[in-house]
Amino acid sequence: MNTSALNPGYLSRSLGPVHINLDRQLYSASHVLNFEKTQAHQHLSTFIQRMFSGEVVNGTEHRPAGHWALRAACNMQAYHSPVSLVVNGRDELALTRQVQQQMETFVDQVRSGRYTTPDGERYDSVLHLGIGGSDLGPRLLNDVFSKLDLGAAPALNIRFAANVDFHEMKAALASLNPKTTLVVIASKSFSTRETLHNAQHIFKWLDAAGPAYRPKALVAATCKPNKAIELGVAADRVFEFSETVGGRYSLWGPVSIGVRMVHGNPVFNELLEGAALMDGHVLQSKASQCIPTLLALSDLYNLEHGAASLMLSPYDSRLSQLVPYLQQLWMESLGKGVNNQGELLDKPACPILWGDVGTNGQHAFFQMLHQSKIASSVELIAVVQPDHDEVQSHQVLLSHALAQSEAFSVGRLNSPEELSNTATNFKSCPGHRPVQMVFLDSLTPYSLGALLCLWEHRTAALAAMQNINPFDQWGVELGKGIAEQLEHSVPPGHTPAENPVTAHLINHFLKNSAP
Ligand SMILES: O=P(O)(O)OC[C@H]1O[C@H](O)[C@H](O)[C@@H](O)[C@@H]1O
Repeated sequence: MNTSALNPGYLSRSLGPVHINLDRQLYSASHVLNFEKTQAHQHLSTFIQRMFSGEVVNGTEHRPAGHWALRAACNMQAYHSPVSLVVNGRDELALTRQVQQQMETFVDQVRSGRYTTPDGERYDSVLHLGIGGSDLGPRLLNDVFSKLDLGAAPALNIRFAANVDFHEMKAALASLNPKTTLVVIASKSFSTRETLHNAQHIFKWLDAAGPAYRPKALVAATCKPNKAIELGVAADRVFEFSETVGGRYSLWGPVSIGVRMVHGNPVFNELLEGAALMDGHVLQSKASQCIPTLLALSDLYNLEHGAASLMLSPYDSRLSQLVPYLQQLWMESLGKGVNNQGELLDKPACPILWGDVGTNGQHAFFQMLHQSKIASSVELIAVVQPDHDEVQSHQVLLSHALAQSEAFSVGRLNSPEELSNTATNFKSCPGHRPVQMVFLDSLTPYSLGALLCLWEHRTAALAAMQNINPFDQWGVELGKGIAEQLEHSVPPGHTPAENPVTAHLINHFLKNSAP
């Protein structure tokens, strides 16, 4: 049992608006101190140095990981030490800074009404097309920013269409006017089937309003500028980012240009400042003081002691999209079967991340966490200062978060009389669930930036400690390849699918969808 129960706050750490408490983890305080002598620590500190020097840390794709440069471009001072990202002789940090300035200029033109529609009107909306890392980040940012008190109403509406399921597109288009909508096509590769298919649909939608609209409406965010230009996006509206930025680490840059248009450059740059604070902390801190490292150390300990699940519950409804966003970051990064040497892993490297906002989750799935045999760690996020004056509501909310933290840890021990009576065992809650709390002073673009960057470093740290690559996703490629072949098998007059079960399923679909 954690000895810090005798010394509350021993495993608390703070950085700017972020405060964590690990007193209710199941390891002893010496576990943290001894970590610096382990091989996992050696792997991690080498990884951090290599990543911020632009060395190859993504072995299977032979690349550095340069997502941090999207933050460094806004504030190099926060890093307190030299950082660099030169790839094939090109200074990607300088390129990032230059693209950021171009984006800011364009965003200001749109928001001020200087960049107009072919009819000389203001653009009033943005349609964002993109999926996975080119969707979840901007969607989360827009959702949170829209719920914050930022002092001004959003300048434009924004709608998102990720899925090739046309129901989503239909709903997005219902409130948009093709004459006054800017279309952002966000795709790192500019070859993702869903995004390109949706783009073709949108081209028809724009063209139906008249031939002048499409050329002015298109904006692209990508690592493949030539592909965007070939598709008809004007070169000065293609915002490029580095190949070294993984899709799920890309929300800091051009893929969020639509969010910049809606909420403005200053709000977005505050997010980057909060993230840069966390980057600087990771570069400068010893493991025992470093917030993302300590959280990853808990994750590793819990994983090694049988907790294959991590339930995350933010006690703030403005963070309702946090879990879907983090699921991609976490599970695409850590859901791996081999280490950096290609050797098969003998245990899972990734706890399943899931959850929902509190207190809602308490009335849905917390029961399983309290009493079932399924081992899970629990993380609760609470925001100290709300953006409303209903003090009592906030106190009730926070007391629920604190109560759950205590209940998961302490449980409910049956009295001796109850223990001797199986008829009352249903009340027993064993406790001893590893539970940790994360507090934000208040929810702002700055604190959100620090929180999301914390999660990126925590994810990469857990990967480094286990010697796996958090920047590739070869499993995803398998499904994409099969889907490409099956597109020829689904239409009538199809080439039959080779796999007998797939062929059977296609027949069912064809029989039942025939007019
Ligand atoms: O940005 P794109 O190249 O269109 O990729 C979109 C998504 O595609 C795949 O699903 C990858 O697994 C994701 O990591 C990526 O974010």
